[in-house]
Amino acid sequence: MTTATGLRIRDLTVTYPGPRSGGLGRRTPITAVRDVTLDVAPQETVALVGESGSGKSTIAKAVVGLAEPASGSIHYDGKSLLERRTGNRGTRRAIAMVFQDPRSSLNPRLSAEACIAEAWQAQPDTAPDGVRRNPRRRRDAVVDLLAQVGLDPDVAGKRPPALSGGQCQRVSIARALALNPRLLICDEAVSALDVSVQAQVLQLLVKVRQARSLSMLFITHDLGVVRQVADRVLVMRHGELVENAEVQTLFTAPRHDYTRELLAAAVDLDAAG
Ligand SMILES: Nc1ncnc2c1ncn2[C@@H]1O[C@H](COP(=O)(O)OP(=O)(O)OP(=O)(O)O)[C@@H](O)[C@H]1O
Repeated sequence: MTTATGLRIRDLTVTYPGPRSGGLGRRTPITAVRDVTLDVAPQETVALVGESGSGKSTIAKAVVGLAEPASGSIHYDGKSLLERRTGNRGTRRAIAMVFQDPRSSLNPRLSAEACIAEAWQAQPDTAPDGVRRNPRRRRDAVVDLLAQVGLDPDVAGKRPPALSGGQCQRVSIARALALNPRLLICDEAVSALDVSVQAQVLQLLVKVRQARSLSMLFITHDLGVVRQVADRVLVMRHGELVENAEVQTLFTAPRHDYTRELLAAAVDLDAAG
């Protein structure tokens, strides 16, 4: 039996090859993430914050298999996501990701319906009955997902270039939901959108999280967003986790100097806006 423990990352270190010194010289590896340990419990929303280059996206990429850890472990509900040969595909399916820029994560030549249905081709056992053979069922399943993200049925036939940024991001969210995930990783999922659209997409994410009892790892540099969505906040700096706090505590009694700097910078931005 599987125990629902959610995401558990232990001592994760990820390095990239880095640039060659002097053209053809040796590469100096970049340690993007160093000894990071974190949990996302079932139905919990955890925000991962920190300045650009602090390693937030690299953690997300390691979880979904887009970056290879140098050391450490990543488990979901007790099963390792790193041991490829031990049949972890079922576990990987529990996790879906929404990226920052929907225009580059959706194929501009495919209709929204085909973009969403791609998810079922990539992971056939997540597909509802019949959708891979029966176009009518496929359309119905897509329209149902579009409704869940607040889009009209006619969006199914449109290609991403004919949709607004907010609509594209909703299609990306529908594609993630098509996989029926337990954990949704949102990597700056609203930061490329206009401010008014950001709020709507954020509300949508909160709604689907509640409706589907999802847990979320919410990567953002925007502390205003953190306050609205997160239960707990992890602060990263130079590849390391420097603070792990309940959201209220982080805003009222930050412990690390760097967290205080981030909060002060956010207040300044608010004052400037
Ligand atoms: N594919 C890559 N090859 C080499 N270095 C990389 C690669 N991806 C990221 N890095 C480096 O790893 C470090 C962490 O990057 P990462 O994208 O994880 O940070 P981040 O906190 O998500 O930043 P941002 O908010 O700008 O996306 C940075 O120094 C970055 O330049």
